[in-house]
Amino acid sequence: MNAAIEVRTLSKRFGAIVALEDATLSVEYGRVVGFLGPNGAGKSTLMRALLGLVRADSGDAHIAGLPYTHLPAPAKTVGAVLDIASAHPRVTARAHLHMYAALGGMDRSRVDTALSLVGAQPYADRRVGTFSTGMRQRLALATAMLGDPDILVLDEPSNGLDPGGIAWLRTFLRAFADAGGAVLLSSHVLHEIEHTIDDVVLIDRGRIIWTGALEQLVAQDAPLEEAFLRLTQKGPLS
Ligand SMILES: Nc1ncnc2c1ncn2[C@@H]1O[C@H](COP(=O)(O)OP(=O)(O)OP(=O)(O)O)[C@@H](O)[C@H]1O
Repeated sequence: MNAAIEVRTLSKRFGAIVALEDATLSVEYGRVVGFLGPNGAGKSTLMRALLGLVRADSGDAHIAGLPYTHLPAPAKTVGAVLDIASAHPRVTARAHLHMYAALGGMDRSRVDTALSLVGAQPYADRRVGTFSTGMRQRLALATAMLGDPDILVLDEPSNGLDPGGIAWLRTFLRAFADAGGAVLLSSHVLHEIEHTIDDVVLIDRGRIIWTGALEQLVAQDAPLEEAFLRLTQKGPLS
């Protein structure tokens, strides 16, 4: 079977800025992969390229074996959280989800399922403009889950979550992966995701500098933060 996510030698420049240089990574089903790197390392650019929102200069980015734009049912294959500010402030969470379900050709019953999956029922009928950052994160995740996808691509999903929210996200992602799902999640806040991820892909200045199981990295360099700082300050490894 194909990997859930397969990125090969992906490169992208914005003018003189090299955002990605020959980036290669894969995410297998059943794994939660932490995509880690300092600010500006290229994490969002890679995720956006994976989801067909940025056109790479060269290389391939496949989800379930195909480029995103070729997927026959993208919302049923991959759920993404890239930007939590995308919901209109005057609509309720439920109305927002109904709109997305209609756009994606999904059954309306998925709205209640998605709300309960992320624990957002208590504020489902409030306007999104009144939401805290953590509530917005949960709504964004509910939107990603509407199509019941097997793959999640999450850019900084723990941003704005309180400790209870982070613990909840960890349990949610673990259950998702244990049921056979694949997760690529980015972060630069290491202690928030250290107990969530199985594998690590470390990116710095557009280049992937380390990939492997989390325990390999922390066994060599406990704790994760020390390994991250040492590897990213050293620059690309040969
Ligand atoms: N649309 C754009 N136009 C010009 N430069 C861009 C654009 N998008 C990203 N960049 C640049 O590409 C590089 C990688 O940015 P990217 O947002 O992918 O990093 P990141 O790892 O997600 O950072 P952060 O952790 O701060 O979110 C940065 O130097 C950024 O300024």
